[in-house]
Amino acid sequence: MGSLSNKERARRALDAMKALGFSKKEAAPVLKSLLNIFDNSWEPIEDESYRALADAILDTRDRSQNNEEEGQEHHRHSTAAVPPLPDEDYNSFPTPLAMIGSSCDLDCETDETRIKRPSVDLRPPPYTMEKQDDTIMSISSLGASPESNRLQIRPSTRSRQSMEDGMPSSIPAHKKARQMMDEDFQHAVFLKEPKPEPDMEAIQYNASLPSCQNDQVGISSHPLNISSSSGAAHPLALLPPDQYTSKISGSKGRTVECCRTRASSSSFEEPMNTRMKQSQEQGNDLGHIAAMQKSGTGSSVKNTLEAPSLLTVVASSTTGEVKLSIKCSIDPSNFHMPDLEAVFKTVEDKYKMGSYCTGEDDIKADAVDNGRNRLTESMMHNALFMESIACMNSGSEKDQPVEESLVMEASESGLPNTTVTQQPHLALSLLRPIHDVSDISKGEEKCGNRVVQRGITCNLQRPDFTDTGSLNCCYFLILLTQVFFTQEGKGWGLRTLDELPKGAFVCEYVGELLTSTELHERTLQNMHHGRYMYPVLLDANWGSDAVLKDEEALCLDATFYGNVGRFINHRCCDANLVEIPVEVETSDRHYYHIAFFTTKKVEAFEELTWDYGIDFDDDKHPVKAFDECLCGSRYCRGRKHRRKRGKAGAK
Ligand SMILES: C[S@@+](CC[C@H](N)C(=O)[O-])C[C@H]1O[C@@H](n2cnc3c(N)ncnc32)[C@H](O)[C@@H]1O
Repeated sequence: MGSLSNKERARRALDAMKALGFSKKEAAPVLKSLLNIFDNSWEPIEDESYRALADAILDTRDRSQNNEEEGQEHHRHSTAAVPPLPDEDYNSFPTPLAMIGSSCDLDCETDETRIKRPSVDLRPPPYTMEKQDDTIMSISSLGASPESNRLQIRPSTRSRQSMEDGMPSSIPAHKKARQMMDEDFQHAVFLKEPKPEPDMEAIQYNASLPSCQNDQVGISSHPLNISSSSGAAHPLALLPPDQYTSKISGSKGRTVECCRTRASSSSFEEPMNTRMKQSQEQGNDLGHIAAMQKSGTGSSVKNTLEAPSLLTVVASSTTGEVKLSIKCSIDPSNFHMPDLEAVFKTVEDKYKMGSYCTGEDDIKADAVDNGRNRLTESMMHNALFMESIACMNSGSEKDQPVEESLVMEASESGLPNTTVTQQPHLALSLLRPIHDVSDISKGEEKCGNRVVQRGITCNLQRPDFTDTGSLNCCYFLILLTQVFFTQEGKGWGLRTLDELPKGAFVCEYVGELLTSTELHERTLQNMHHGRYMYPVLLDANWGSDAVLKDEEALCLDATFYGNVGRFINHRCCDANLVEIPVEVETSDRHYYHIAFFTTKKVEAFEELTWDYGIDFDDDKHPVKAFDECLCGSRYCRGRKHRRKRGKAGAK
């Protein structure tokens, strides 16, 4: 952004404000005022997607409204120091600039413009799966920190540009800027996310104390056990593929597909470090795995190898990631990957994490109690996301391209078997039977009779080859999230236990893949049973030139099958998560996964939120996921009094 002209920067700032519902007429004088305050420095204004500017506009608006209410004379668009700019007068921004050819086509809107979900700026741009090096394909990113070891998504050039524009990195002047703004706008209150401490109402994923579980989780009192006012389904989000679709495919025909979430249950009552340290002291963690392999359990590879020496290094980071580095000093040409099930079993046995969850029980619900009890049980099991990384080389040279791949096989029962296949590339994928034409997931996932979209939790990392040609395969245990009961009346919510960097992959929205027709039928049934629904429309009926038929348009419904994604509450405009559509199994643009990434650094215990995209003012579709928004955002579109005021003002 540094190289852009002031005019261009002004245009972008006003565009961003427009997307938030602020007219140019309203935003321009405030922008100019801020520039004065910041000595013509743009960074504090551009920081956090123009947060300071949006705050200042709201402050100005509030002051105007207060003045109005007090019957005082006021000038609607004025800030104390700066008169409104004439339309299109970008040249009045400081420092003369070279004119850029493009014209600004901002509409002049009225003051009554309500804050609406940004139609463009806060939506994710298309992402492209890029090959980062010879051995690793990375799944995308909102600028994931390199050290995070989480999915790395690299936006395309255009996307990157737009992300950078929207989310510039913070600068030292920031604090000063805020202070100055505080002085200038006397009652400016800059939003700070609530940072609740862990509480007893939280569903402890690491609920290792069985006796506490039932007491702790008052599932039966879940507000959503009671039918919502309408009882009807309202989609949480609509994701048009044209705006969002990202392509995850590598060069040279490589494929990167999803690796199922491994959810482990219960106990982590001891601090991870202690436990891991103990395990180190106890010695070889993989003896069990090796034994399993010798007996042929799990792996479909013949010529199963005896591992002559294994070294396991366990380390945990302050962010809760635990890395098990398994060094196998063996002849690499003979080595095959350990069976993942066996690894999980070993970790489970070692660390007493209880039984596995299969893909089917990410979260299951039954029809009797709206799934709450089983949900609780299942959530306990979802405490720990185990993300697997498996890489293998067949040669002895460092950084030699990976020539074998780990393939996880999803059987009909949902239980994975791990196989090692001979493929000239790295791939993490799910093997599937050839699908039939009526299978809307194109043969991707099956769970009983239903199609369930499973989570991406591939966590790819450069394989660590040692000089001796031995192999490191790494399994990451990542403690991420906690379901807790919100104080604001939103029901259950999801929060992170650890600080998360900007751009971190959090989880996917997992649910059953339904057509719009099926969703409609289900909605009617659920209305009858007073059951709350959790549908997300992928591309239902819009977003493409050709209007999809209801029997083609797809939705994800997490009512009966889902993961923690279903507990993520809505926040207007400045949510800390963004949903990124990700093509995983297929390039079919109607069928993609939705992955959540952080849009900014998220503090430990901060609630994770995303903007469902609800238009609270859309009276044509009166059925909404909820009527009054309790998100607490300054930019809230759904607070009742704000909407009433907006409507009154418009009359
Ligand atoms: C996907 S669910 C989120 C989890 C939900 N809180 C629960 O307890 O299961 C969506 C529902 O959460 C509640 N909710 C989410 N965000 C909200 C908000 N900002 N204000 C009020 N209610 C909200 C509404 O009841 C909504 O229908």
